Amino acid sequence: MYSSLHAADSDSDDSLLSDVSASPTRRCSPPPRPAPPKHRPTPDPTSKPKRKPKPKPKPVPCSTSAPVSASASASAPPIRAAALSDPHGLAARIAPGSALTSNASTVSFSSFRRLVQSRNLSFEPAAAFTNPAPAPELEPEPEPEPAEIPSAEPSPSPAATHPPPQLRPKRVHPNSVSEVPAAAVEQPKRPRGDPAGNFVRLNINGYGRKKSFKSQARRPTKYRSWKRQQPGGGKPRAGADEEGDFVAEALLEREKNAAAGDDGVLKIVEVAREDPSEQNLESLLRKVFGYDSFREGQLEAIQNVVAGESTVLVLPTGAGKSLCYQLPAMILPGLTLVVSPLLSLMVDQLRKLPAFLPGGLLASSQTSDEFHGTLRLLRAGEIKVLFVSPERFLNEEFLQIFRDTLPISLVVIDEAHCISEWSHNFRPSYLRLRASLLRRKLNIQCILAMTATATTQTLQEIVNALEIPSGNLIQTSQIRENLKLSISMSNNRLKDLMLLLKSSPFVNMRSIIVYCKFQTETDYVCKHLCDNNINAKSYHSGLLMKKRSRVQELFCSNKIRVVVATVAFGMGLDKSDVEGVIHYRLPESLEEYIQETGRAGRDGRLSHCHLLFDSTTFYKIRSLSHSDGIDEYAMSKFLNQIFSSGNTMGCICSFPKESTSRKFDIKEEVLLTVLTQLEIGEEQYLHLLPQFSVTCTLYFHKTSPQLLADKDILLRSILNKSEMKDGSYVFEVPRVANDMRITMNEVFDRLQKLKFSGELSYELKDPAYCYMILKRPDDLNTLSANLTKWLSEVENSKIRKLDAMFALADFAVKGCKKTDGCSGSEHTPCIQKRIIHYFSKKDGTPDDDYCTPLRKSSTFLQSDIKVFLQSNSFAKFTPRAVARIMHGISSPAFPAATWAKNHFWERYMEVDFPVVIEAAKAELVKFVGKGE
Ligand SMILES: Nc1ncnc2c1ncn2[C@@H]1O[C@H](COP(=O)(O)OP(=O)(O)OP(=O)(O)O)[C@@H](O)[C@H]1O
Repeated sequence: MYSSLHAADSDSDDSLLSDVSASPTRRCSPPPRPAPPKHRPTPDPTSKPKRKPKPKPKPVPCSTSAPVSASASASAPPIRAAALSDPHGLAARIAPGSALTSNASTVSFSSFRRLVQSRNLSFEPAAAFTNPAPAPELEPEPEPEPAEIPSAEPSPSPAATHPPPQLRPKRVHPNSVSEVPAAAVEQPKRPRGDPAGNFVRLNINGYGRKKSFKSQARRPTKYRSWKRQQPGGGKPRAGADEEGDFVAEALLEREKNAAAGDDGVLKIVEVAREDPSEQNLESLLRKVFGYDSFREGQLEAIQNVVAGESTVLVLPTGAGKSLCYQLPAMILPGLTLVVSPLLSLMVDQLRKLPAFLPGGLLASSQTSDEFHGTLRLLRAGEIKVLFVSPERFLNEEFLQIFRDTLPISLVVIDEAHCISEWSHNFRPSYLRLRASLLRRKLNIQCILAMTATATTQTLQEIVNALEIPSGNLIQTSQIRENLKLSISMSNNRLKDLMLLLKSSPFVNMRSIIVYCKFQTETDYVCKHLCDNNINAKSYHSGLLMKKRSRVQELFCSNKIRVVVATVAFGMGLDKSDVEGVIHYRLPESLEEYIQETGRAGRDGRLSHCHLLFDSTTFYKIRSLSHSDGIDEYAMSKFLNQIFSSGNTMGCICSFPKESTSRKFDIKEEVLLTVLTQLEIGEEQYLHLLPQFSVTCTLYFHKTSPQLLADKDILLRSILNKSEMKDGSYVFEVPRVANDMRITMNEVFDRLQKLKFSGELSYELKDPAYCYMILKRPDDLNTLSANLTKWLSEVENSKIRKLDAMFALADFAVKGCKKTDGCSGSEHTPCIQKRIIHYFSKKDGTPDDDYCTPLRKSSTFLQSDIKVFLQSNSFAKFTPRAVARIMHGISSPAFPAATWAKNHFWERYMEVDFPVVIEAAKAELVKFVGKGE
């Protein structure tokens, strides 16, 4: 059965089949193993100086404008994020009633609140902690590959998703040796046919709300909102009990169960707060979460956090990091703010909050009503755990909420590796999350940074950025012992995938994820599987939200056997019984490999992960790793635009994302990275503002524009600054805001009011990056050289990560001597060894035995470039642009849509990118010299 697959594997013939079947089956627990030693590497805090909070220079009023305040926009219109990530700067708009917030957080927590209040702590009855509005279809936060939004359908019985603790089969943590002596106990079969699986659907319509109100009605009046006891505290929500559409009986049942345990929980929380000893915290764990004991690292992290000590927590995928903030959030008096990189992740975390812990979420693409609804809940103390994206920290309005009235006890940075530019998932907006900023803006004392995948270098940076004492690093092995890891070389991946799925052990699995690189590939592979009678669906960010959430839902309820997905599917996916993960393409880093294989076997049972390895995919991915690089020349021109003389200090400046990206041939995300670096680098040159669409077209419907302008000073300014186009007034919002010395939000608020009164309507276009210059660089050339160097180091780090992944796979299929327990295509021991080595290495340099497979020269390269330049003499190329085309990399100025048809597209993927750049440079010099 495996012959074809193994024919391609230079090492083996029937290996996978025999190896896998030789290993313990899923019916057996993973064998006990010695507990991985917890070690606390001591990052050297001196290696990078801590950044002190920089006093922000007061913006100097400019001729046409004043420093911009950050007032709230109360009535900005709902805008679809697809068109605009946060048009009104109200990026942090939560749907208190949206699909997001509603579901997961509709919980009964009144008693818990009572306890907190009885202790004079800050908490508030959960009166109607539900979301009033039906769920809108939400777009994700800005993210590379957004994942799913859960469906807006009624939730299944919570009993189905959360069995009472005593009925729950004992779980075996992959890294635990203290639990079941695995080999001795036969594992219970994974339950089939559970309609919900472990997928708890969100509460869209506020089921359970009535129950909450009943609870509140029962509550003695002395239990006041903690918020109401504070100056400026919010009012209790009125009429929220009318907001729900239906009450799901099953969820009422869940609430009843929760309510029944109220008093017990309250007492236990109280005791744990007084004395957070192991015993007391364990009681809380048993009572609220239904687990018998803490897993490795959890107790220590929780005790640290409860004691107010900032901590870095590195635990493997599925090890239970969320518990390390959930449990403290019950004990700590103030809010727990969780920063998460993906909307799907936030949604997932939100719905997993225990019944006693009310949660909320702030995401872009939510309407003003939703946003303010959540603010109301926050101010009323009805949210204890708030999930936000890092982009929120750009929003002054958001920061203001906490500054005066809402104490934050803990900030959790989930997927903290995103802070580091040396991480595989580096996100510019995470760069801003420095301890100095959090302290200065939010008065935060305690930070919990969590990740499953961080190299020593990445950890170092997290520790530095968040100023966490090096002694407060809690780290266990990043290896999951219950995963069998196999790799085979493949010359025909589709055929080999089919063979794999039709052979043991995959043939018997009912829950498998196949990871592809590209969306089209995902659809193609999925179709092929379906054509071959395999129940599969594809999942990628190109699909509509609704479709994606449906696929996840079906998968989680075991109605789909195989999901063929891009990287968009996975992070945060906590389906416990995924039995197999197949990589149809090489992961881009070992971190990605760990994250994706980490979706399997989260119930602790033996699971299988197979990688189909082929060098063509490697070349393609390696080429794509060069998409973000910038030449110093382009950087310099871009900086000139940012600091152009027309951009007055202290005024709102902006540039449209799309056209600027095309003009400099720099990707939008990279433009943002540069801006962020200008804000948080050694010198603070600018202050980044939320993104807006800056070009506004006005259509007047009733009164004449002039008459209206006579009565309205803002309209007068708008008319002064407008151009007439096709009978409509077109103006740049920042210009008007600067002229009026108000924020852009305030401009939109006013327009919105006029729109509601029927006077006008308006259209927005040109999504733009907005900023305010605080300081002009003394030497633009040096700054440009430094930024280019930094970006190139980031690019190189990415490439090293891919090379490390390639080296691992290449070693497994070609170099492994199979002396350490590897056999056939199963390479668990050697892969684990390499992973441990990789994560403990200091500088991320490749191993000594690694040698890049890319060619360093090519006979025809120079002449081909010459022909290419001659035949495309109409276009203006840079050496990088030529090299990108030769490598098949789409860029803003030379998109694949146009250039993929070119004869030379992808032709030199196997030649090292810098070599192609150098050749292009030499040819361009000759070409220009000839005056062609
Ligand atoms: N002490 C415990 N005992 C038993 N189960 C636990 C314990 N702590 C957490 N879990 C369960 O482990 C599962 C994984 O937890 P969680 O989602 O927090 O993992 P994670 O570390 O965040 O993983 P990832 O990095 O992959 O997102 C959850 O279903 C959770 O309920």
